Amino acid sequence: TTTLAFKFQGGVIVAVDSRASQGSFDASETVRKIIEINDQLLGTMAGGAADCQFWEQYLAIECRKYQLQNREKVSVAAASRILINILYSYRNHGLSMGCMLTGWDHEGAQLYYLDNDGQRIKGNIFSCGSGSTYAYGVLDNEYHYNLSVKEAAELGRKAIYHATHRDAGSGGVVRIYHVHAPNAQGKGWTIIEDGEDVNKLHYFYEGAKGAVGDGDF
Ligand SMILES: CC1=C(C(=O)N[C@H](C)C(=O)N[C@@H](Cc2c[nH]c3ccccc23)C(=O)N[C@@H](CC2CCCCC2)C(=O)[C@H](C)CO)Cc2ccccc21
Repeated sequence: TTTLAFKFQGGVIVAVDSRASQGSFDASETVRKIIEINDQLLGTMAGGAADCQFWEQYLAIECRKYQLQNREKVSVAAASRILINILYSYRNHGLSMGCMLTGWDHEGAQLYYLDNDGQRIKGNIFSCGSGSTYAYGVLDNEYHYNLSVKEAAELGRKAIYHATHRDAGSGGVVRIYHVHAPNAQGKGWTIIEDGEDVNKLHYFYEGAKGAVGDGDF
């Protein structure tokens, strides 16, 4: 798995791959690793599939209950506290989860990284999963805060592509979401790309290298 998210002048870009594996068996090339918690909140998934899916869907229910009880939208900080308290209570029990929670609340665009050790870090750039080292290589080289939405989405796509090219645990398609100020319908995120095949992307990026001959296959 390769998941990433970064803040920039236009909000937050979230980009992921879609491979699931069971040991050396490729279980799926089409899983969804971004969960739409509500109209303002997104979560990413890396690690144990069942752990991520169960606890992030559970978080969505807790956020809904929070909003009904408090008559106000849940902040990203509060939502990430609900989840980190669960992960911390199950520490040493074998959960395997690395996720990012991001959204737009009263403080603007927010981005947190959380994992099964009980880490909860606020930050501007995160990547998580077996391909994250490759994604960081691209992100750290080309990121700057003033990217346009188009440039930021392209950076997310490029980082996921290169990670899927080198990491055996990542592949399938690239999915890209853009977190922004809520629109007239109250939506705080937009799907920019919902399934671009990394095998097709390979020839796009390979061509850009301009090399002749047999290249990197
Ligand atoms: C394909 C699949 C599932 C699956 O493959 N389960 C296996 C056992 C699983 O959890 N795979 C993990 C890797 C893994 C296997 N055993 C583990 C024990 C501990 C920790 C990790 C693992 C995986 O693909 N993880 C993905 C992210 C997942 C993919 C499925 C959606 C939710 C996020 C990755 O992190 C990369 C592939 C790197 O492992 C579970 C599931 C539920 C609903 C729909 C599809 C699936």
